[in-house]
Amino acid sequence: NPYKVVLVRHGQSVYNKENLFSGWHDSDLSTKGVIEAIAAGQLLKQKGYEFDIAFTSLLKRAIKTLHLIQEELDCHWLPVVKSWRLNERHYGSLQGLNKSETISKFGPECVHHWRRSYDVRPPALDKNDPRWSGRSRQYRHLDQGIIPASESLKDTVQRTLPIWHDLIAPEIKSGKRVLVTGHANTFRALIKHLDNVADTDIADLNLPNSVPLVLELDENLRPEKYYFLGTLDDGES
Ligand SMILES: O=C1c2ccccc2C(=O)c2c1cc(NS(=O)(=O)c1ccccc1O)c(O)c2O
Repeated sequence: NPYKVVLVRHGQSVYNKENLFSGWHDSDLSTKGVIEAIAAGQLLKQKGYEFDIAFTSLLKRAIKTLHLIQEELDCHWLPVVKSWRLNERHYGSLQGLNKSETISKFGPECVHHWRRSYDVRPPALDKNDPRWSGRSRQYRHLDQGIIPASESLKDTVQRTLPIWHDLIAPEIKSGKRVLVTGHANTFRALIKHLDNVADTDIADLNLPNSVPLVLELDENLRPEKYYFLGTLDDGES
C-alpha cells in the first residue's frame, strides 16, 4: 500500500488521571503522560519511523506529546501545523466533571443515552462560564461563532474533516511521511470517515494514550489496515 499516516493520542493528562471530561480544557500531561509520550517516541525510533511534517491541536497535552516524540526522533526542525480542528471533542458543561458528578447531575439514563449517541450534544457551556475557551489567546484568531460551546461526535467529524481534506491528505499524497498527535474523538472522527465506520460503532473504538496507531492507506487514502505499534499484531512480519 502506497501511503501511511501515524496517529498518536496524547499521553495521560491530569484530567484523564482524575477521570474528568477534558474536552477543550487545556489539561496538561500528567507525569505518567510525559513518560508515555517519551515511550511512544522511543518506540517510533526503534521501529525506524521518520517524518516530514506533523499536525497537532491547540491543546498542550497533544502539543507536548509531539515535542516529546520530536525529542526522541531528534527532529525539532519538523514543520508543524497546529489547528483547533484537531482539538478534542467539546464536552460543554460536562468539562471538569467526573463520573459520579455527571451521573448525579444528569441521571444514569441520560448519561447512558449520551454515551451511545452520535448526534447528541451535551449541555452547552455558557459563554460567560470561566471554562469557555472563547477568550483564550489561542482562539483569538477565530471567528467567535466557530468556537463550540458543546459538540456531538457528528459535530466533531464535521469540523475535523476539512483539515484532513485540505491539509493532511495532500501532504500524504505528495509522499510526505505524516505524524498527527491528537485526541481520541478527533481520531475516531478521522477513522470513521476513512473506514466508513457506522455511527453506532465509532464510540467503541478504543484509543489508548500514547500508543502509535499506523494507518496503511491505498491510493484513495482508504485504510487497508491499521494497527497499534508495540502490540502483537503491529503489522511487522
Ligand atoms: O457521560 C458520557 C458522555 C456524555 C456526553 C457525551 C459523550 C459521553 C461519552 O462519550 C461518555 C460518557 C461517559 C462514559 N463513561 S462513564 O459514565 O463511566 C464516565 C462519566 C464521566 C466521566 C468519565 C467517565 O468514564 C464514557 O466512557 C463515555 O465515552
